[in-house]
Amino acid sequence: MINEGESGALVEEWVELANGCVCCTVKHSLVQALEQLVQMKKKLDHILLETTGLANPAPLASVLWLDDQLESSVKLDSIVTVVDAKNLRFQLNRHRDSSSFPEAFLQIAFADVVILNKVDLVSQEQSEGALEELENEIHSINSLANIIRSIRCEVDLSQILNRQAYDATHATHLEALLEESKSLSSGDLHHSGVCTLCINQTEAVDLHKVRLWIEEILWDKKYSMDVYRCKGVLRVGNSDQLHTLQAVREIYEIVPTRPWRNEEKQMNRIVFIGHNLDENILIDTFRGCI
Ligand SMILES: Nc1nc2c(ncn2[C@@H]2O[C@H](COP(=O)(O)OP(=O)(O)OP(=O)(O)O)[C@@H](O)[C@H]2O)c(=O)[nH]1
Repeated sequence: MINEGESGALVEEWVELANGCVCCTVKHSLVQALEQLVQMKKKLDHILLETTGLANPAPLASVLWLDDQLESSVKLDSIVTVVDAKNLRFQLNRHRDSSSFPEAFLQIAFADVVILNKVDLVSQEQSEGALEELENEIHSINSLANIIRSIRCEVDLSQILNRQAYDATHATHLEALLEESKSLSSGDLHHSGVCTLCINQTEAVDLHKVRLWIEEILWDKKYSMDVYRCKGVLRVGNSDQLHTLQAVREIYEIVPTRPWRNEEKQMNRIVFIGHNLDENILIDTFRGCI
């Protein structure tokens, strides 16, 4: 958030909140506009913001993912990306070998839900296998995204509304990380460098050290990794609470969510989606948090 200072200079107002989140003390004008909209029309259930097809979702996500302490009447529920099943491969291949990172990769990387649209055009020409390959392609960039196939974007609204993808207290989507059977890493590194990585660690960690570790990665860019999204569960020493970790670009939060259940195997499991991610560095440096 940019404000005019005493001399007319532009001053950024950021504060670090107790939960580790770097947050703006003043709400972005977009948030204020949305809040006014909610006030004017009291019966709004959801607001769908459609960006241009060429938008990078990162700045919007950062602006709309608000700290609870700002007590806003709006909150970011999820990011939905529509991809054209007929053109996806062509678009991704076009940019794969270039040093530029097209919005197509970013929009998939930031998505909580990917609607794979125009599947009728693919299956008319090719086999079912082609759609599965496209889904694998999407998951190689973002293993956490839920993919829905569609024709003319006709989808069950419950699959895109009320996902609560940014709500730490609604930890179901984060708890799914604990399902060991679920493969979350893309394995082979994408040529574009945009991919998903998952690190696991069974020993309990020191919360203070985890904060320093994540801040070095997200804020100081110490290891030159570009993290777009990060989601995880943490096993924190001297605590019976499962902690959740979420990050969007530089903003992150770690919160105690609920007590560990008896049948659960307590562990740390963190998924990173980004560019230039180095699995060995992440694993090695995370060990320093024990
Ligand atoms: N066969 C088929 N055609 C579709 C489908 N979805 C959209 N179309 C058609 O594709 C054409 C282009 O629509 P879109 O690709 O949705 O374009 P758009 O998203 O509205 O365009 P922008 O918002 O400007 O990016 C239109 O004629 C649609 O009727 C689909 O699932 N199957």
